Amino acid sequence: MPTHTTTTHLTIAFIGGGNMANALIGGLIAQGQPAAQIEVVEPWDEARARLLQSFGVTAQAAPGAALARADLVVWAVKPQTFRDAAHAAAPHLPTTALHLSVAAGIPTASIARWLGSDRIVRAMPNTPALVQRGMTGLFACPEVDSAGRAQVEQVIATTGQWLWVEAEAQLDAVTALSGSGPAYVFLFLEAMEQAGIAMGLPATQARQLAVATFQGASALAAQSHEAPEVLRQRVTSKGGTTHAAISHMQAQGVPEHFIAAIRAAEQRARELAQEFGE
Ligand SMILES: NC(=O)C1=CN([C@@H]2O[C@H](COP(=O)(O)OP(=O)(O)OC[C@H]3O[C@@H](n4cnc5c(N)ncnc54)[C@H](O)[C@@H]3O)[C@@H](O)[C@H]2O)C=CC1
Ligand SMILES: O=C(O)[C@@H]1CCC=N1
Repeated sequence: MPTHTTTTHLTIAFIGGGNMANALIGGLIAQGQPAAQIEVVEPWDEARARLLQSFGVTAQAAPGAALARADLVVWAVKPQTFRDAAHAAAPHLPTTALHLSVAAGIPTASIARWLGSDRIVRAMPNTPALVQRGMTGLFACPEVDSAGRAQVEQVIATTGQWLWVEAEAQLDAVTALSGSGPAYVFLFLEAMEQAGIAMGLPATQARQLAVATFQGASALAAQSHEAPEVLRQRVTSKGGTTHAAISHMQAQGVPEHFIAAIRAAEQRARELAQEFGE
């Protein structure tokens, strides 16, 4: 098996060339990965055209001989298409390849069965990876050595932060928190923008105020040694405006509903494994 010290020496094959693949490929190209050392299998014409236009990467409509040179294979298909995509691509892939799956829910045991390899890392990224501000949870099978983990880290590092979880089941929690999480933030942004408009602000200003508030509060939480609860209390003057809003949310059970919603995402991740992992 060849040894590699930098990402630029790897040939990386993507099975699926949609949103997540674009985020990773964009990060890799920006870090100097040659487009010629990226292989993509993507059946959708428009998606292949986007890859060529955005990154100069030529994608194939179906798996073929070009996959034989892959050192690392990134599985970026929907959970429901993973098994078919795996069966179609597996005969073309070298047995030495390291596999990195970003598919929500699909367990390593299923992937290993479909591919005949245990060299598998599962990743749960999120869409801020598109702007190099992603957060990714990673889990490695015991068969992946430290060099394999380092290869994965080099790829994921192009999209932002990452952490390793010890148990595969914890990836369902990562999926529910940070994988789906950007959608929760966007929902709050939508509501804040609507409220701003209802209070008489122009839409552009309402959006700017909402987005900048999330950016600022997140930066403050990231840099502070205080818990979010303490930071919240500092904003909340007794008898003031924040107290009026937070009391309303608490009386309506917003925190409990929010936690229950995140648990629903975790549950759905488990169901995906049962529905599409067989
Ligand atoms: N979008 C998100 O926020 C996140 C998505 N994920 C996971 O990433 C995976 C991909 O999601 P997206 O990129 O959002 O989906 P997407 O729909 O944008 O991309 C999937 C691509 O796979 C292609 N495809 C379908 N069948 C194929 C086959 N047999 N072989 C090769 N390619 C095939 C489709 O044409 C499509 O372009 C999913 O498993 C999802 O669970 C993980 C974290 C976050
Ligand atoms: O909604 C989904 O299933 C995927 C996984 C995390 C974000 N999007």
